[in-house]
Amino acid sequence: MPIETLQNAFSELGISNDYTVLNKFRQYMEMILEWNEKINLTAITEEEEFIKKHYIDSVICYSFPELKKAKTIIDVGTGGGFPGIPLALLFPEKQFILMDSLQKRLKVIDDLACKLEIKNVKTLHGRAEDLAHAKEHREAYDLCVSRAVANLSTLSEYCIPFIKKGGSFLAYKGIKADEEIKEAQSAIGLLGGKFLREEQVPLSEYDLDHHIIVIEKIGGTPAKYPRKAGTPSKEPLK
Ligand SMILES: C[S@@+](CC[C@H](N)C(=O)[O-])C[C@H]1O[C@@H](n2cnc3c(N)ncnc32)[C@H](O)[C@@H]1O
Repeated sequence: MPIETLQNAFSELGISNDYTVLNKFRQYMEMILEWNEKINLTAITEEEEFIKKHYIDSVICYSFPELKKAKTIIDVGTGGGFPGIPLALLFPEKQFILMDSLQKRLKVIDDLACKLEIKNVKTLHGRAEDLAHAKEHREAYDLCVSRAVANLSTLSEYCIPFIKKGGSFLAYKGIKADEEIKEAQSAIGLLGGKFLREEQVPLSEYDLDHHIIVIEKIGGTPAKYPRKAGTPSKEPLK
């Protein structure tokens, strides 16, 4: 029973196994997989794998102090809602903005959030490079999370401008995290950030080799960043 895999991981991560919450995780997965037949939301179509790679991976930062203290969180490049939706289900008192440049994916999230009454989630359509210059979003969030969107230098240019001074950025990365940190070190500094630590949360059985890079926002982001749409990915800051 795949949902038991989630229950076991929750116990290991110190997350209480609330039946209503687990039920929403189950329903969201079923509905995403149903939508996935019409709109490309995920390459993962098998429930056990979905639970490991989308759910457990998304909530691996559950006990991080940066997440615990944040009230407003933006998920940049959320796609089918990861890591934003699983985190929003576990922290109903926090506000989540799920942002993506592909509107049809956000429409699915809106539909499912409405059906499942996930009230602490709003979607935001646009490119990070544009939205980060809008007054209501610039340096407006306590925390930014992002998974599988771009290399760390490009991703820092997308994400760090959204974060308030004193806030944090959690970049979900794979086994090449160390290499990415080296390459992005000066970009992070230029954008007002500071590398704090890299965490690998060991979970038995789940063969997830995922690393979370924690960056603190220590100064303001210069007005010229992010550069115009497309430039951060074509010419990552060095
Ligand atoms: C590979 S998907 C990852 C989705 C989700 N974060 C996950 O881990 O399953 C990358 C997502 O980032 C979005 N994206 C890429 N570049 C973006 C940008 N510059 N601004 C906003 N969204 C972007 C894409 O539209 C896509 O939905």
